[in-house]
Amino acid sequence: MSPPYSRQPRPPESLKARLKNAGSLFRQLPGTFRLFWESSPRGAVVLAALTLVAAVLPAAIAWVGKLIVDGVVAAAGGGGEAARERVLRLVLLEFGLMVGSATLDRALSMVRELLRANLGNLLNERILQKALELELRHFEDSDTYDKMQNARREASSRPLGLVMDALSIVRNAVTLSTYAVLLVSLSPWSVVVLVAASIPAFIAEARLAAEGFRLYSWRAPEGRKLNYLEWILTRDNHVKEVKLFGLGPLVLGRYRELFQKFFREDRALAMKRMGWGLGLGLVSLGAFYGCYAFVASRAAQGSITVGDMVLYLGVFRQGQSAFQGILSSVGSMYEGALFMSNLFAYLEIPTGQESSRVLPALTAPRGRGNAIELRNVSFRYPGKDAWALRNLSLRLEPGEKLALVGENGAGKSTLVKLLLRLYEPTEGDILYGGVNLKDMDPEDLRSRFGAVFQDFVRYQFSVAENIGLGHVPALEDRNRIVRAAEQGGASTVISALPSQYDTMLGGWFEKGHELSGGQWQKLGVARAFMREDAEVLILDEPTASIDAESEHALFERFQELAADRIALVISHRFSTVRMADRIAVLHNGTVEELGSHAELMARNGRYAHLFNLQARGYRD
Ligand SMILES: Nc1ncnc2c1ncn2[C@@H]1O[C@H](COP(=O)(O)OP(=O)(O)OP(=O)(O)O)[C@@H](O)[C@H]1O
Repeated sequence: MSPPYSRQPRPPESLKARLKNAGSLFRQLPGTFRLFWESSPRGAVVLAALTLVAAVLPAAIAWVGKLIVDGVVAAAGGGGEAARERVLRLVLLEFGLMVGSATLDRALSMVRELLRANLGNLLNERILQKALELELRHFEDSDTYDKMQNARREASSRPLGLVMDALSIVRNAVTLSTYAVLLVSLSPWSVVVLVAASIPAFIAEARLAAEGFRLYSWRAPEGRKLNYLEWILTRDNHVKEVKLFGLGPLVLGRYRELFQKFFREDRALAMKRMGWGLGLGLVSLGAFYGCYAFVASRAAQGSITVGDMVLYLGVFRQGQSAFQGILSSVGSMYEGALFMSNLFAYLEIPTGQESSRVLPALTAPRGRGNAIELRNVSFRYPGKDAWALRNLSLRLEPGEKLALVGENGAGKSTLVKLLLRLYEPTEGDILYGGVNLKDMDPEDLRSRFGAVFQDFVRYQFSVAENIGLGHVPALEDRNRIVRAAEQGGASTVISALPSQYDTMLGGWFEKGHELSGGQWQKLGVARAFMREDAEVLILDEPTASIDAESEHALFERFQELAADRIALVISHRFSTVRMADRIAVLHNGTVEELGSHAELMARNGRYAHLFNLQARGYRD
């Protein structure tokens, strides 16, 4: 599998492509709002209501401010006691409005925090739920894997950010409209000037935001590379190689180089932003002072009141900052929308290819009398040209112990994936008890298998759970767990642990006990034995780290435990392999030799050659 960051990002070429790109980003909004609503309908209503009230308050405060100034002028001009009282009442009213505004701002940020947690949690759950629906092929596909990791990384911050940006646009737009209403009554021209002076800023900001967004999206794969380099240097299981091979300076050097590249791009964009921002800021400032001169001269002529002039100044200034607020929200919405488009793409990955071809699904008889038959099976991994398996035919009789051998990459593990229906054959069929795997419910099929994989999982849980997870309904059944441990050859390891079955394993959490590779593997084997009613056992290199004595003991027991089940053992150790009833030698994805140890030795082909090679290695 190629690393996720290896794909080269492509800039959108034409203006049309760019517009399409931007359009598709803003299409994420309805879906985002739907999620937001689902995460907390009440919270959404409260947030919307608070935002709207907060949007109209500034205009109300500005208007009361104008009334105060006019009131003061009137009172000073001999308005008497009543005029003075009116001014005081107005000041009190403005004070009330300011208290309201401050309270609203606090309430808004509190609601925002609560909603962030709710929405983040809802999304994380959806992402995990989707991960459960995904099939192995998705996990082995770098594109999908990439989507999932990206979705996970920012699920708790991005979506609410997008909602808040959208709300802030609405809030500022409402504020601007209320300002416009106030200004129209004062001077319709000033509204026109306000809008006209902002248009160049709007266009420039939209362009720069789009550029920032493109930078961000092109560089996404490289950003992941940066994370990956960081990961190499900080992961516990990398430290040995990093130290031994002295990788530190190299990896850190690459990290620095990449960072410098990012920094140079960011700096160029920041300079551009500054240039445009300054230029357009001066245009706005010019427009503002032009209108200022106009309004001040009208006030001096007495055609408008001093209060009107104060209102005009306040509103114009704040109007510009509301406008700036809209612009910066538009910019950051690009990034939020990019994240959401990735998230939705991930949540919409089609699944269900695993389900049965026919309804209701067919099922094989329960019990251990079923044969497994592969008929002319060929398989190519999705998106790959090379065949991993080619025209493979094989029949495993009930109760048969078959060993699969072959060089690295011969197709052994692939064959196991097909048997478990983690993938479907590209050509040919696999039958279990006479039923085509494609017609079976995958859960029904998998419930019949017990397996230890080459890359079995070392759960950072207790010993009992590490074994019990092999059959979840019996997770609390200590007798069964102890039995499985004995069968897997793990009991001696466990009895030496400080709290035996209750010992926490692994070094990730407090008090975790670390085991050796072989000890872990014994627990992995024990886990496979938890499924007592399994009809087929698969051991994919079960003895790779187990010492020779334990391996011998395991296989002696295994013959007995597997008893009347089919057992498929993949191993590179011929001392293990020879105990099987039959041995299939895989070469280039197909069965090259098939027979018992004695038969294959007599044949003097690839098996005999490999066996002798290994045996000689032991004897010499
Ligand atoms: N997820 C995958 N995507 C694409 N190709 C794959 C994938 N997994 C395996 N392959 C390819 O399929 C072929 C068979 O691989 P497989 O893992 O079945 O070999 P194996 O016999 O189990 O090898 P080993 O002894 O090293 O475990 C190889 O050429 C390998 O490169």
